[in-house]
Amino acid sequence: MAGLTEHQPPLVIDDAINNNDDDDHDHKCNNSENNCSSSSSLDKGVGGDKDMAPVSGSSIHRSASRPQLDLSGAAIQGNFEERDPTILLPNQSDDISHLALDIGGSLIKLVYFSRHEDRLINNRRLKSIKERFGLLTGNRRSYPILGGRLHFVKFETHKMNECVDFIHSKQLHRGGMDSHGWRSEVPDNDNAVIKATGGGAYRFSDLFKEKLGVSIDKEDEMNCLVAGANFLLKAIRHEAFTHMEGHKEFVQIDHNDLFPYLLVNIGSGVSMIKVDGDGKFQRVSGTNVGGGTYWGLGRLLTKCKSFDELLELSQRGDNRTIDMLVGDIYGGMDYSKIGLSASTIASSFGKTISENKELGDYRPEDISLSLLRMISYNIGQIAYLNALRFGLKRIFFGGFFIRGHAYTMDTISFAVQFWSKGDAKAMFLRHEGFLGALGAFMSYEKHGLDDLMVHQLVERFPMGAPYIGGKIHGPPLGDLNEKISWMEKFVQKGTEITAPVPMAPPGTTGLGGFEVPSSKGESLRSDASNLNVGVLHLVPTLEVFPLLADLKTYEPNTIDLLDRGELDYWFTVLSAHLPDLVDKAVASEGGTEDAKRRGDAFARAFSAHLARLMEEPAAYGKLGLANLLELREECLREFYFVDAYRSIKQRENEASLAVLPDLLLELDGMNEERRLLMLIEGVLAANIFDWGSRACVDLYHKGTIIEIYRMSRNKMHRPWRVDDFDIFKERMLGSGDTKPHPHKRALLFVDNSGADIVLGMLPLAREFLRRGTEVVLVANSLPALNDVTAMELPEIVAEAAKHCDILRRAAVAGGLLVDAMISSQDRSIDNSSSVPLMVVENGCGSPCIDLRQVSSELAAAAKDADLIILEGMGRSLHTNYNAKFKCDALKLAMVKNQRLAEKLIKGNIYDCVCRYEPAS
Ligand SMILES: CC(C)(COP(=O)(O)O)[C@@H](O)C(=O)NCCC(=O)O
Ligand SMILES: [Mn+2]
Repeated sequence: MAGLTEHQPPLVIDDAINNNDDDDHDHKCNNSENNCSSSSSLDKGVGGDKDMAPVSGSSIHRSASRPQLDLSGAAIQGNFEERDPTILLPNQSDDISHLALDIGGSLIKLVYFSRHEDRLINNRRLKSIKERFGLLTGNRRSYPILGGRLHFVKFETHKMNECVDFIHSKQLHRGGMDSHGWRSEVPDNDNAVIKATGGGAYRFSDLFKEKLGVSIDKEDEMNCLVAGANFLLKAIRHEAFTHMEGHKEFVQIDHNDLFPYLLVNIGSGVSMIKVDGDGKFQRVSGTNVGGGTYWGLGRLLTKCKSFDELLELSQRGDNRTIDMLVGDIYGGMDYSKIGLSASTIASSFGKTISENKELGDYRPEDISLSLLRMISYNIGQIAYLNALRFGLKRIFFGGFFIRGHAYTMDTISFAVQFWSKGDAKAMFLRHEGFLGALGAFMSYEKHGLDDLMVHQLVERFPMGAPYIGGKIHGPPLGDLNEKISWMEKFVQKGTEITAPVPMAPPGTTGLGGFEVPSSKGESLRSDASNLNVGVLHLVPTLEVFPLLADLKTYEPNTIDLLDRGELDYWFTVLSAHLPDLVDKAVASEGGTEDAKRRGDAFARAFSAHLARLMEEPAAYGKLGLANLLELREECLREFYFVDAYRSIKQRENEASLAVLPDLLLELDGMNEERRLLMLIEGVLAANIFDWGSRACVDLYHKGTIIEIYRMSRNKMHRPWRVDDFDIFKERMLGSGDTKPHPHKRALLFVDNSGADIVLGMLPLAREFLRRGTEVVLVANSLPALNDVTAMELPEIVAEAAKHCDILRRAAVAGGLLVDAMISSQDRSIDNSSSVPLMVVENGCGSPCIDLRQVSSELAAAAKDADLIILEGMGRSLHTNYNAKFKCDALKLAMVKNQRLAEKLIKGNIYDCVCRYEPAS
């Protein structure tokens, strides 16, 4: 780990934040992540009228409700008269953390929070949009609401020193609370306290005091488990999953219908807890036959040196040599009268009594498996009986015994299924190892997480995720250089991360209940099914898109990558695209040696993600194609590739703007009906400019942008493969003499730069404006492939407006021209509530869009919208193709992938989709 430097550079609190502030790093900075911040924001807790109060002084006590800012030495920079002046906080680190621990016998689990602002493009234009949509009423705060990240880290308990070093290197102990619940401000504050649970909280209390100068505040383990489980089940969408015959299925828990449930914590012993609400629970039962029993007996019987080794052994075991089966008693027959098949275990270890054998005559593998099944079935059975006792349908299992082990989960699931006759369900938790630590975190009097909603959390998987997995690991890598060297080291060692060779699909890892294994799961590494946990990004500005018809049934992904065939295919597509993407990314950063090194590391990191997901498709939670495409963009950003297609986008914008006047002239010469058709056709044709599609990129070698655009237009023959144009036309123009009322507000979710936006979507927007419909152009917050971003759009609109009065008037009224051309100080924009043309960011940086998590501006703009248009493959096919809306919806895309065309629309590559669905 790179160490901390003493001096923190000043932080600028301003709204002129670039649109890639996610990591808050300047890639030129090669120190630790704590000292290369580029921006920060004021905290909610010091907002309002007090914003500017403490501009001097060094020790200010503040509420502990949120991570706080060090305002010492704060000074206004620049013009005092300005409405939102820049404030410098010279002593503030942006990475203020809270830490909680669960110190168990074998593992130490850490949960810590680091403050990061969200990725809003918080510039003046967007603020004015917020004002218009009533988002800032009565609140003159000029900074984003608090955002942050929740990190999950594990260490082996016997490597406590590594853990302490980690805490020290990240200064996590400085972000804790003192005994009064205040955040400690002085580095070596004697009153500093860290919340911890688990036996080690007692054992290591002195060590923490001695090495870090902090006291351990011990929290009750059971309280912590329940608090952790409740938080996870409420705040994370696909936290719980079932596991049957090696197959994981994520379960969406209805947050309003979570309680009561049974929490079964399998540690050395087993506790069964009936949970009725937050802080409301009762230990209703337990058993002394638990993880300790398995490990203890296993160690005696097999001479294994560790729990993991014992589990690993079971993987290769065959319990028939040890267990007495029904068939052994009934001469190979079923005992069908009472529903027991010949392969059912009649008596665990029963066979060992009847044979003249010694311990050494049995294979340790068989012993381990037999023991594992005996204990797992027993726990599953007792859990079921307790669920039955209290009428509980859901049983969540957690604790160190499970460790994401496929056999264990399968046996428990089978037992619950067997005894309940399918009535009750065993579920497991992705973060099960962190329940206690999370609960300890929640026990800070004010931890700031309690009111978070599921849509405000985004889980991201940074570079190390595929390797660290659910396994124990050391300090996460902080700075870019460290990350790159780490990647390089792996390659030097010849570690198998460059070649993402998929392992055989898991298949059956369990044994069909009490029966003999049909497959022993040798293809599955013992920890392969152990799920990874990412970093939880807390983004309080995210909202659910309010026009979704039914949030409960909404599923953004059209393609489910838990389907093996789909995963294999998209894995190949994305792998094949990598070299070209790296070339573009490196070129976008000037092709320097540094850029090449980063490009190389990015390729390795992304390949490793792909390899991990091939090995275990559920490793990062529920996996759809949109998640993979977003992961790729995030991975690029992790290696500081801010905008890989920057110059391509610019070139295509310029070429398209040059032909725009001719297109507008041509359109203006047409009657309404013909013009509308031309406009829709134009959008579909121009959607061919997609640098994410292999086929399209090959096409671009065959002509200039304009030639390809013309060729695409000429091929636009109706009927399109999905063609609802006539219904849409009727809604727009009416039939006969009846003239329908125009839409009040249309949200246009735009896609690519160049022809797509300039010759496709802008002319369509102009048509709506002409008809008196307000237009909101919804664009990406962050770059993704060649998608146009909300930051780039005003300039493009301004250029287009030079050739068009309708666009110019609307853009002036919407403040867009001001943004693009005039200093923001001088502008005078119309403050009427109706604004004809607006640009809002969508809150994401991916070619797809998950409408459960959009920017607050978009959510606000949607409130008065009665039409949405989703354009492009990513937003209207890969995601949202099946989405239903409360308002009229038009989905427009050219399908630029043969397989997708066949699967989705039974058509061919370059077929088009014009799907219109009136409000449902
Ligand atoms: C990444 C994309 C969804 C972008 O498409 P768009 O939304 O720009 O129409 C699309 O290019 C895609 O699915 N590409 C991978 C498929 C392929 O290369 O064939
Ligand atoms: Mn796109």
